[in-house]
This record gives sequence, C-alpha cells and structure tokens, in this order.
Amino acid sequence: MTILEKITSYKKQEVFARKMAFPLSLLKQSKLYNRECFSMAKNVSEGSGIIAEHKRRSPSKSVINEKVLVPEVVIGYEKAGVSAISILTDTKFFGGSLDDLLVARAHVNIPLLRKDFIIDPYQIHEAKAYGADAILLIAACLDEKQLKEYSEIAKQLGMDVLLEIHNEAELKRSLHPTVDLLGVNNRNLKTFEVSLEASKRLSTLMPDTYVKISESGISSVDAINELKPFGFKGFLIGERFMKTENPGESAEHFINALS
Ligand SMILES: O=C(O)c1ccccc1NCC(=O)[C@H](O)[C@H](O)COP(=O)(O)O
Repeated sequence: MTILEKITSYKKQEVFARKMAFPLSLLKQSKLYNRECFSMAKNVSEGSGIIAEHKRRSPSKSVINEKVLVPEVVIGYEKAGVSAISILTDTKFFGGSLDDLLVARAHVNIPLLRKDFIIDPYQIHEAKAYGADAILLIAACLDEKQLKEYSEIAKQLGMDVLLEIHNEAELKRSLHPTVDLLGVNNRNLKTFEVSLEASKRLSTLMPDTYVKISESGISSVDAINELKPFGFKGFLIGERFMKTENPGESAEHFINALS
C-alpha cells in the first residue's frame, strides 16, 4: 500500500465519523461559512509568490516542529510578506487540525489554503466553515469526474482551487476551468525523494491560464530562481521554514533575499 492509499483509506473513515458528529446542515450555520474569501491566485500572482506552510510533522520526516504555536507562526508569515499560508489540517499523518485553521483565520488577513487529502465534498464545505480561502485537490486521490465536481463546489463557495499533479497523465485530466492554480509536487510519494526536475518537466505542458505552483522540497532562494524561468509564480514551502525555531523570521529572511 502506498502512503497516499494509506492516508486516503484512513481519511474515508475519519470523514464518515465527522459527518455523523457534525452534519453538513450544522456546518453551514458556521459564521465563517458565508464570509467572502481572499483570492489566493491573485495574491500569489501579484505578491512574493511564497505560500508558507504550517507543518508539525510529516510521513517523510516525522517530527518537524511541535513547539511553535499557530498564532506565532501565521502572524510571523504574514509579517514576512508571504502571499498565502497553507495549513495542514490532517491529524494522523501531519499532526494538524481544523482548529489550527480556525486559529490561523482569527490571526491573519491573507489567503489560507486548507491542506488536506480531500476525498469527499463534505471536506470542501468544512474548509469554508473553518475559514479557508482555498482548497487543495490532489489528482492522484480523485478521478476526473470528482476533480471537476469538487472544483465546481469550491468555486460555488467562493474559494480558489489548487490542483496538485505529479505527472502528465494527471495533468491531462485536471484542466478544468474551475481550477485556479496548478501545482506540481516535487515529492515522489512512493520514495519521498524530492526533485525540482518534476516541476521543470511538467511546466511546458501547463497552460498559462493557470497560476503555476511548485510544491515541496524548496529549500533555497536559488531553487526559486531556478524555477521562475519555467513560469512558476508560486512556491509552496513547509519544512524549510518550520524546522527553524522562528518560522516567520526565517520566511522573512528568505523573502528579503528574493530578487
Ligand atoms: O511531506 C510529506 O512527507 C508528504 C508525504 C505524503 C504526502 C504529502 C506530503 N506532503 C504534503 C505537501 O504537499 C508538503 O507539505 C508541501 O508541499 C511542503 O513541502 P516541504 O516544503 O517539502 O515541506
């Protein structure tokens, strides 16, 4: 079983339990459910392009940082000038939660991405109810019909959609008009190896109508300078910032060094 299969299989049980405990009708009564979202696509295209992630641990690295508090991290990221913040809400594999998203929403006024493994429309409504401005859809977890349907639901709720791909076949079935940002994950989810070559290779096949994002394994300003000529406008960075004592300060130094 691959890590993605393990995660999505667990996710199905988890989502089923949450739906029972907190039905969609209740989610829709959340104050945040009707708020107007910030546009992640716009902020990424017009700003520094850095999407900084709150990430406590991961299947590839185990513990990254379980000490820093969400407000400290997100306020630091906003002050640093990031274009958006990615909040990992998966608990079992990444140590995050929907409460992290809620806390982040209460402290910053920039786009928040709900970073999770979405396998059910309920999670899209949940993202909105907990303060997200955008959701991640992973092509490897969904078929073409689901990609279309789920991105349409997110747009109806006023959220942006970041669609993540790993290869050409996934790219071909992901090109829906309801997708705003197309992201290449540089991490091979079978071996956990990261290589920027994945982004470079797929960049030529990605239509310019989407904001191009390179995700994972970005650890230096040199890497950003290497990716920009391939049309990438956004860079999703987790571990590089989170492994430090002060992720916000670390993001600030990084952004100040960008040309
Ligand atoms: O990070 C992992 O180990 C991982 C394993 C399996 C599925 C997804 C995984 N990561 C999710 C992400 O997309 C990253 O957290 C994100 O791109 C930031 O990556 P990094 O800068 O390398 O922390």
